[in-house]
Amino acid sequence: MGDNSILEHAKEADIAEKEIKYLKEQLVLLNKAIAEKSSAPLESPEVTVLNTENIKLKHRLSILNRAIVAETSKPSKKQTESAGMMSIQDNLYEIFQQAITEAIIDITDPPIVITLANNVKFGDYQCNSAMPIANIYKQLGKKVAPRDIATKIIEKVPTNPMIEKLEIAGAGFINIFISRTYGMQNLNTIFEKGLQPPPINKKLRVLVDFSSPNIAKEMHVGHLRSTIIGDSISRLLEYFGHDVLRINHLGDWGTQFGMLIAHLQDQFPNYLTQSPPIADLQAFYKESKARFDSDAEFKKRAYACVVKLQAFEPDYYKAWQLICDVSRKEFQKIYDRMDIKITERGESFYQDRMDKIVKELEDNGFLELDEGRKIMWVEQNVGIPLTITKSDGGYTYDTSDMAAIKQRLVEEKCDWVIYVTDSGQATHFDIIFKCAKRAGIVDYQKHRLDHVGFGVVLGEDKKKFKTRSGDTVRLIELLDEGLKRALDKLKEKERDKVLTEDELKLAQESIAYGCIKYADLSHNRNQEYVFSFDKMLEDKGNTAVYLLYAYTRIRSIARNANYTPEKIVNIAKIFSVSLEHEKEWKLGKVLLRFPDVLLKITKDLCLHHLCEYLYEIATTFTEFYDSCYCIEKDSSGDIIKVNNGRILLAEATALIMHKCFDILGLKPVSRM
Ligand SMILES: NC(=[NH2+])NCCC[C@H](N)C(=O)O
Repeated sequence: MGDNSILEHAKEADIAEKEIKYLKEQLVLLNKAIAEKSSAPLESPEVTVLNTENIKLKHRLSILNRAIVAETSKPSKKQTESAGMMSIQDNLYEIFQQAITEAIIDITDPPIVITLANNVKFGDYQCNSAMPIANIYKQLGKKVAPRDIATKIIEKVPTNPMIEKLEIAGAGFINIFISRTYGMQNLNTIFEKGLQPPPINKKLRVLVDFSSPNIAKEMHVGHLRSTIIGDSISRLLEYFGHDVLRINHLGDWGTQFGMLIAHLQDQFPNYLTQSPPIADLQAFYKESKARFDSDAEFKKRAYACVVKLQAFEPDYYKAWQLICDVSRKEFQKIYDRMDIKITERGESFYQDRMDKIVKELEDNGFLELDEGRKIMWVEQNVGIPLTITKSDGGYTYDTSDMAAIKQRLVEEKCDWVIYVTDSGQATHFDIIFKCAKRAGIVDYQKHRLDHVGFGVVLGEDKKKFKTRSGDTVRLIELLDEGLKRALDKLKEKERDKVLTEDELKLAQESIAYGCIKYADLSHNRNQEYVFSFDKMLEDKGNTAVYLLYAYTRIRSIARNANYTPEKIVNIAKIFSVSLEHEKEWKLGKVLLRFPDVLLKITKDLCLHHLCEYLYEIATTFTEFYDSCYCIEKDSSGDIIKVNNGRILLAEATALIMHKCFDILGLKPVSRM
């Protein structure tokens, strides 16, 4: 179906609508006539006929309208053609939506419930709409058995290559069995077209605001979480083909720069000609803060410095740049090590935009004076207002976020903005989004805004993550420890005796950074999580180490059969993925869920679904591999037979796992 059918549906809908309008007018006229002739019966046969006709047409119209929505939200034909694996859940949803709308004509918008079956006995997927529909009937005073509803629905499901058979079970569940032939064709597309993402309706411009540490203060584990989660969300959306802007909203502007600059002038008087050798910016920050808190004269000077900086006076601007550079280099070390790409666009970027937004909000009457401050309410005296300017006229975190949201949606024309920070900032973003809506900056018809929050990182003692001496853990030191522990682990397994030096180094980095990222991503981000190297380096359970090993093992199967990547490509032209054996089919069905898992994550932006999926792939693969030979050898160890269909199934597994690792920012190695 393409544009033509949309046009046809639209035309039909148009006609139906006109007819309804005509009939309604007729009804009004008739009713009037009836009212006038009070002797006439309340509803003439003519009215009854028209009424029934009207109900039918209304129903027809709702079906047509739905068909239009389905057509327009479907990816265009071109996109579908280029696509690889199809989303089973989405397809089932569409098929059943159509069937249910046709079967249940007296309820508008009947519920469409498609879930994954949790037991093979009940098929692969289930349609559980019959029970809630029966409930709706009950509320309307009609008693209909769910099983009868299920039967009616099934009658309307057309034959479809994806569906092997349908069964009604229990109270009225519809068990859906997926066809193996369909599964095979779907998995084979991986070899024909590469592993493609599910098609998108429209390429979106998405801005992901993540990492965002503050200059001169330490980048802490909270920022590390934001960095890991934000990078992974960006990778996912990039894979889908969206246009992703990865933005580092550095805290590089604000009153703290006054004291830093004043302190710099004292410590390094010739900073303008000689780059100041600040080795430890955090210590420098602490010193200046101590002076600021104890020395009134210094404090006054610090304030004067802020004013000059915000007026972009060259010497002050230069001092600010020097200070930022020191932090920037530190942050970059972390990003490089963890392979994070991000564009710096700190709070300072919005300075003149802040002037503008304050004026705009003021002119439109959104601001209110409150003890010298200018505040903005979402709703008068409800909740907390934003502080748009302080009593000294200075700007705040709220001001920069209002300027930033406008820049992003209006200037940058983003369709979707995602903010990744700790959950403690949820209220801040809630108010920013609502005030932006109030100010007409956000239009939810075209914009999507998400605050992706996350819980705090705890130490193994379940207290806030700190060093033994109670200091904040330095991220570079944390990464170093990860490297050391990863190497210990490899040596413990005597891998240093088998791998070349280069291979060992690659494996070490893959494990170290992989386990730190994976431990974070595999936990539901909304909850706090305990940082433990011991746990993350375990080689059992849902850990990076287990999965990276599982992956290399799968990769080694084709290698052991002496199949080169080129040979696999050629094999795939002749053979299909094998899905005969019960365990092959079980694995196949897990692999087929790949598009659905990704689509789900684009909705709730929770990456632990992907980690759970990876783990399920790895364990299901083990089940398959334990009962199905891929290569048969004779007693002397010579290969006598290679099962090509199974090699392809293993290869498809490896390709999907690799893509999951990519999205999570992990770098699997072929040997470790
Ligand atoms: N647009 C934003 N407010 N982004 C998040 C900034 C995070 C802030 N710098 C912090 O360390 O908490």
